[in-house]
Amino acid sequence: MNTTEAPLRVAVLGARGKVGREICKAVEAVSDMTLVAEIDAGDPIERLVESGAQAVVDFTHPDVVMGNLQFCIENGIHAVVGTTGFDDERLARLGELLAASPETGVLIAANFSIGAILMMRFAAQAAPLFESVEIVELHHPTKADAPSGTAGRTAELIAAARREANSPAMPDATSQEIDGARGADVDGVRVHSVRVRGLVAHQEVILGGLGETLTIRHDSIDRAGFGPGVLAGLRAIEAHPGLTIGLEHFLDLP
Ligand SMILES: NC(=O)C1=CN([C@@H]2O[C@H](COP(=O)(O)OP(=O)(O)OC[C@H]3O[C@@H](n4cnc5c(N)ncnc54)[C@H](OP(=O)(O)O)[C@@H]3O)[C@@H](O)[C@H]2O)C=CC1
Ligand SMILES: O=C(O)C1=N[C@H](C(=O)O)C[C@H](O)C1
Repeated sequence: MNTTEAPLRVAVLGARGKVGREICKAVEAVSDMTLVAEIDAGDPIERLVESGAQAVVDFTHPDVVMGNLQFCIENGIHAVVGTTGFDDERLARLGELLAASPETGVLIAANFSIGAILMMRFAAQAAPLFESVEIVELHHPTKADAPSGTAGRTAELIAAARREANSPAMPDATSQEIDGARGADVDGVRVHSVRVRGLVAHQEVILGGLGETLTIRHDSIDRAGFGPGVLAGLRAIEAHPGLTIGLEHFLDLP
């Protein structure tokens, strides 16, 4: 933690949203940061510049996040981004924008919870050791995207680990299927999305081999759980210009 320099000036985009509210509280609770702007839908984004924000946290919506980031990068404001919906095309566009503002840092993390980061890591470690791997993600029904960003990232990590290990194709004799019954195919990994009132954010990675299964499960039971990871991202972002994908790159994990 920085104890000698002035507090980092932080703005939150999506400040009145379910996660944004928690992030505002987390920033206000620490002494090495000052919350200088709380911006939500309908508020002018120019307030970021007027408030002197050095770093922005974005928990908004996949439809608006690219415009927000373009504004931040063009104004040299670092960004720590939890909003989902990033595909290769969007990441390439961010790379182009950052090339014109080389001192600016952008962190995109599908999940800021430490347990979810470990769940992804353990799943990737285990995936080459089992014949079958499928993902079930379960969320509240107000979620915009399916599958979740976390499930998409987990599938990519599993697929990469299995390619690296030359794992054979997973067994699946399905020859007759109602559309969607086997979930979405993300990089060769089946992902099933559940949307049920009362849930927050949950994911199971189910691995299976001869005579056994292993289930790795993570549960977010309160959105306050995303706060510590976002603070860690904010503390690291100034020292990491360019694009970083995944909070794990800023953490000291074993
Ligand atoms: N990476 C992570 O760890 C996590 C990521 N997420 C992701 O974060 C995003 C937000 O999730 P959640 O908080 O649940 O969603 P909410 O809908 O509760 O919050 C989003 C907020 O952003 C506002 N908003 C919309 N457009 C803009 C804009 N242009 N500028 C500023 N604010 C805007 C919305 O206003 P209005 O409702 O009026 O449109 C709303 O208040 C999603 O993509 C979700 O998947 C969620 C949890 C953890
Ligand atoms: O929308 C949510 O709620 C969440 N979104 C992120 C995702 O899509 O993975 C992170 C977490 O699952 C909560």
